[in-house]
Amino acid sequence: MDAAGLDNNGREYSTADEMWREQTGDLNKKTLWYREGVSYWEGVNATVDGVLGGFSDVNEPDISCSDDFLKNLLSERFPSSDVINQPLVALDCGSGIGRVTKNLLIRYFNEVDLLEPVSHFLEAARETLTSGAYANSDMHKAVNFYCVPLQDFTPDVGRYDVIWIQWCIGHLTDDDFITFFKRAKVGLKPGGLFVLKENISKSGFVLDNDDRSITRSDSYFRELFSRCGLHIYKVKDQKGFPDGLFAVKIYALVTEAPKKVHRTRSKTLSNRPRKIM
Ligand SMILES: C[S@@+](CC[C@H](N)C(=O)[O-])C[C@H]1O[C@@H](n2cnc3c(N)ncnc32)[C@H](O)[C@@H]1O
Repeated sequence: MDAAGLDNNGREYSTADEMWREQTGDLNKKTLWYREGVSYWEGVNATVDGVLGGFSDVNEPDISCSDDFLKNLLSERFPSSDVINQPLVALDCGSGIGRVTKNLLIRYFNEVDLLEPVSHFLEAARETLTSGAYANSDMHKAVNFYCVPLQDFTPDVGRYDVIWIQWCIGHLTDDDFITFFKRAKVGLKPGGLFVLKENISKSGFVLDNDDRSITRSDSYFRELFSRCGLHIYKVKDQKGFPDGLFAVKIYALVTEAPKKVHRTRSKTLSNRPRKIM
């Protein structure tokens, strides 16, 4: 990837490839990159404020924007789903304490699996989602809790309608990003899709040396999607966040290329005089 970028100390990199070579260029460095990423989160409290980096105020606008996006997506892609004949199943990747599952996914999906490499986050999620009201619902439940990082995960074949990935893909190198999505495609049901919700840098990338992650630009993401063989079905900008934070986008990604619309000009129109452009 030839986009230029910066780290959080203002150091410049002329290309992302140069940065990746420096940070993860051999097996030891790559192991350290992932180990330090997880260690960073192991030192964070298992609270909404913790997983949102001290910005718990964004929880409400985040969920509300995702809710609108998901509602439209489900009605377009799975209009005839019902719990008996076509139950909906989601995977929440880098789920943290299960904030997105609890506030959003569990209301729409009959089963939700969670994947999170930091065990005290995953245990907090398990505690919340298997007790109280959640424990009594057969229609909407959290089922599997996987304590694994994305780069090591392969889903069961054809299990998911939606694989939701929010605020964690920045921990993956470009190569692991691509191999993750290629592997994870087998986990989608026919018509299933990925939803990726992420911070977006204005250009290139911003490397965070503290939590070992990068924030990519929209064009960086689009280049990676194309390398993964994924197509953007829908995209939406997050609104209502405080100033000073990165912009955030939600992408719905599908494996099939969008159908080409062949427009045939209607006779009435084609017979009218037209302006020559
Ligand atoms: C900013 S928190 C977001 C948590 C959750 N998605 C949310 O929106 O509430 C980032 C999460 O990514 C997880 N994470 C870090 N490295 C990861 C990796 N390699 N694979 C999957 N998740 C990872 C962290 O443990 C943490 O739970």
